Amino acid sequence: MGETTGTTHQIALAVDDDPSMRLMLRKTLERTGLEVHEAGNGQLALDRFQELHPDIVLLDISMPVMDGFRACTEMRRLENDRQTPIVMVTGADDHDSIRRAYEVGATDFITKPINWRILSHRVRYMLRASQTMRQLRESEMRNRAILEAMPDIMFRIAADGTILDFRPGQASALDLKTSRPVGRTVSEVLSGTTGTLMENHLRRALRANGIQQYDFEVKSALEERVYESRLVASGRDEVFAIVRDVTDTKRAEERMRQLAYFDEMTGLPNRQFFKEQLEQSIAQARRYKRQMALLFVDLDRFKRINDTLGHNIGDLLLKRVAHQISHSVRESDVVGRAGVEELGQIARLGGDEFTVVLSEIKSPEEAAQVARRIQESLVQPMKVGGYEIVITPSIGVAIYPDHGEDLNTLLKNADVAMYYAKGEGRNNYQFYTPAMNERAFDRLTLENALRRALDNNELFIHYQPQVNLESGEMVGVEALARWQHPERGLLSAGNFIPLAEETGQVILIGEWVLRRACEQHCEWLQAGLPPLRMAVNLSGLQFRQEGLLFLLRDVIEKTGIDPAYLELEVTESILMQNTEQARERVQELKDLGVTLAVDDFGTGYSSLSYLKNFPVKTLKIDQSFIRNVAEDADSMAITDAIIAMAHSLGMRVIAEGVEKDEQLNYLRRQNCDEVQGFLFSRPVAPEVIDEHLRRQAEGVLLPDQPLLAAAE
Ligand SMILES: Nc1nc2c(ncn2[C@@H]2O[C@@H]3COP(=O)(O)O[C@H]4[C@@H](O)[C@H](n5cnc6c(=O)[nH]c(N)nc65)O[C@@H]4COP(=O)(O)O[C@H]3[C@H]2O)c(=O)[nH]1
Repeated sequence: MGETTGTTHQIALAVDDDPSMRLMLRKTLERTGLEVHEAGNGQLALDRFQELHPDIVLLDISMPVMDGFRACTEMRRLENDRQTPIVMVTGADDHDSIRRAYEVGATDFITKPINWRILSHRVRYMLRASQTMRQLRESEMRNRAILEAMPDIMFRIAADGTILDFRPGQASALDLKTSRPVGRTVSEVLSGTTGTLMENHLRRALRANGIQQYDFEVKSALEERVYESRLVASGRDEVFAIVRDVTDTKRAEERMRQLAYFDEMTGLPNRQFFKEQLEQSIAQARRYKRQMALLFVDLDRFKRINDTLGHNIGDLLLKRVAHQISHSVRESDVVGRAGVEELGQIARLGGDEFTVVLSEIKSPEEAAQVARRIQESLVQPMKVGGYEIVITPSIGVAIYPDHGEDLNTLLKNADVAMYYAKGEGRNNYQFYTPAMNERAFDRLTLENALRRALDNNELFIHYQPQVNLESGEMVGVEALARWQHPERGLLSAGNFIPLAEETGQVILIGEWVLRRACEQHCEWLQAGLPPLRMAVNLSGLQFRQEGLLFLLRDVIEKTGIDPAYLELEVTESILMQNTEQARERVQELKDLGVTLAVDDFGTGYSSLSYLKNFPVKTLKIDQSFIRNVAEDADSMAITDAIIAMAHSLGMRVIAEGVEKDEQLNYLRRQNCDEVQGFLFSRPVAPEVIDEHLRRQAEGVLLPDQPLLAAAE
């Protein structure tokens, strides 16, 4: 087959029974650059036709064996739609032949006598036309194939909206009113707004010389699908429309946006989205010279709930909290505006941290109202996964522009205010003040210094005697951690243990205290002194720690302490969280041979009936009751009740914080077993205990020999 472009190597087949005619044809056509082959009759012409696939055939009509008409008919049958130009050579006024030539499929005719000068031009023109026709056919085939392969719905629409052509694609989903849309108008076929939209864009596509693109939704009883429609003018007064179902793409896009901008668990905007929203709010507030507020909400003791009740419960709780906060921010009556509207934008920054942006406030009091709203909404006990949980928020508030004019400053200061709120006893809100920054800085430097304290041997222990009221003898000591801070001097546990608990450093510190206290116990024994019960505080983190039993076994083995002399103090709130696990842990500790004391009793749940499920030996009444015990009737009643009930459960009772004789006398009357407090001794260095043990052996008792002089 010849080339489809250019005339080089194109093949012409000259068919005539007259050799001179063939020669003339050959000479003429070769001059136009064609490769010319000859045949002397119709049959030979057919053979050559099949073999050469010529680009043009010049075919004489009257020939022996097979005439030109037959040959043309056969060629058309054989060529398989190639539409090779076949030019019949007829007599000049032989009208019948000309008509028949067309009937049998000839492309054109030339008349004899042949005008040789124009023959080459006509042949070249015909070749060009045939080539163009072929390219057109091919491109049409390609287009048809493309259209076939496309899942889209296609319309060809006239300027008046009449559908000229239609390919259904996924039209069923498009909810057409008829299955035969051709001949009807767009608005007859497509439902309400969809039809109107298409008509509008149809007019625009005809006016403008470009693609008109728009999206629309189709809702059916079952689902909602999104379509993208493109319209382009395909003639002076018709338009071609491609309608594509883009529901899946849109959903994927939406999901990606959701993932990038929203917190999966609560569905609230995430940190990224929050920052963008806050930037916008700040820009608006700056432009319109408005005040705005940023509330930083952190849940108190959330980590503990997560650790004790598990992450599933923690997650559920966060969802509930997100819902509650959203609800309280959505309440319209907070600022006395009519109707329910969104007063603030809420986000979850991560963990248990939420933010609320109030982008337009008249005064900071509005922010305070929202903060109180949030507090109130959370204060109700929440039923989560079978548990009843009470969670309180600590909220820091920063106001634009007073507390910061850019995102980072506002965020940092709201965060600082939140920390301050936590420090103020949690469950409250605080507005930022510049003084808070100094405190936050202090906290940070303290945290860093504490990290180095153990390595630098800056920690040590003071021991506070526990005195038996009947014998008056010191029967035990409580080990209390102390820190000799390089710049701040001596810090007692209350100044750094809460921070160590927050940062987790309490694990290492607690381990060190435990080891050192047990060693101390044994050193006193080795010095020939009588055995003293050694009470060591255990923080919640330590109590729940996997490796606690391993650590205790190791300490008991390495120091050689008799575990019966080791008493671990845990607060009642630690025991009351996740009670089943706590009970198991207490039993494990008991099995090790150590005893357990409940510290700060009276400050939390104070459920003695609950406590009886725990094999606990000692109950320590919190200082706050002892402080007022001699004067205040309530404190007296509580103290009496605790002592009586503890005794009925076979527990020993130690009163903490005894500072005055009246307190001591009262406790004595109530048969309290032991006391601990400044009246007898402050926490002191081990040498002081040492000395007292020796004097005690000589019969000198506390507080007649108060160790206060040697105290911290
Ligand atoms: N006003 C007054 N206070 C008295 C009196 N007698 C004792 N105190 C103080 O009351 C606290 C008693 O310890 P706690 O209730 O176990 O409370 C302790 C304990 O829960 C914790 N803690 C101390 N050492 C450790 C430790 O090594 N590990 C852990 N996890 N916590 C510790 O830190 C808390 C505070 O310890 P400290 O600051 O040493 O404060 C000690 C002690 O100095 C008194 O008569 N009047």
